[in-house]
Amino acid sequence: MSNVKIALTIAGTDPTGGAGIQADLKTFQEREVYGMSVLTSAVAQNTLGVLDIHHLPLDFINQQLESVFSDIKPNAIKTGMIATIEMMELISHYLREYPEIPYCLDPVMVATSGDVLMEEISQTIIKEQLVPLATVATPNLSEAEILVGRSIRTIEEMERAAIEIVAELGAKTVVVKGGHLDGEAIDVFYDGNQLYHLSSERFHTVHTHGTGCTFSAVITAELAKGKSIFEAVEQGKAYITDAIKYSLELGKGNGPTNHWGYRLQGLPNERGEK
Ligand SMILES: Nc1ncnc2c1ncn2[C@@H]1O[C@H](COP(=O)(O)OP(=O)(O)OP(=O)(O)O)[C@@H](O)[C@H]1O
Ligand SMILES: Cc1ncc(CO)c(N)n1
Repeated sequence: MSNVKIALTIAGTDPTGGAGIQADLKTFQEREVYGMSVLTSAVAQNTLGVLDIHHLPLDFINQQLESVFSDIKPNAIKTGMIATIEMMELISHYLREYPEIPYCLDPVMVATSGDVLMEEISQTIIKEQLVPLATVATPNLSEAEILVGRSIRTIEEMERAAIEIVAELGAKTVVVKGGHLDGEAIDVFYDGNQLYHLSSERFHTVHTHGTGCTFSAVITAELAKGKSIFEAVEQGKAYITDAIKYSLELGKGNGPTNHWGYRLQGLPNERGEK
């Protein structure tokens, strides 16, 4: 038996490679875990926005999940774009069957471009079906707002939302990401006991497509290696900071991050920042 650690992503696609399954697999590779993927929706999108979406038939998603679980059991699972209630029910069935596998829930609802990636009715179902199964949930500000049902504008409101997502909605831990606030990029982590701030300088760049996918993929990879949730989240923050700092300046809109950015530490980036 191989000793290699394995991560599974269940998500949608980005043909331009910055977000979704493509970002997850690149990140798994960089974190030196073996990456597997189950596709939920094929999305025609780029750095400017979403052109079209095709949901895969439910029984085909099931066949993909069967293919994976009947052969190679992952050490950690992440979910990204899950557009419909039926998909959520199917996937939660597998997650409940393997409660020992750490699960990172990235509750993807809207793309960086503002395009909607989840049916509105699914937003309530994700709360009931998936949040209670999450080892760590990673909502951004607007996803956290939908989960708790009120607006979040300050760090204190992020903290209150984090506590509620754990204490009332049933996630084991949560990171409420502050990528869309002003000032320092501060994420709030709540482990059920204590609140922590994960902070970094904010880079003034439009190239933030897929930051959330990449961040949660790192967390999943680290959980697959047996790291603690706190270590996994800290690593996620360090990795995404370098991925944004060394972003590749690709595309006509919000370009992708640099999945090997952490290897460039100490070098000036394309904007001449050290
Ligand atoms: N301009 C920035 N400079 C530094 N860190 C940032 C910046 N934008 C986002 N981040 C960090 O990136 C991570 C992802 O946060 P963000 O809120 O952007 O997620 P998201 O909205 O789910 O991403 P996306 O939908 O683009 O995939 C967080 O750790 C956040 O603090
Ligand atoms: C498939 C997919 N998942 C997640 C996001 C959010 O960045 C995106 N743009 N596309």
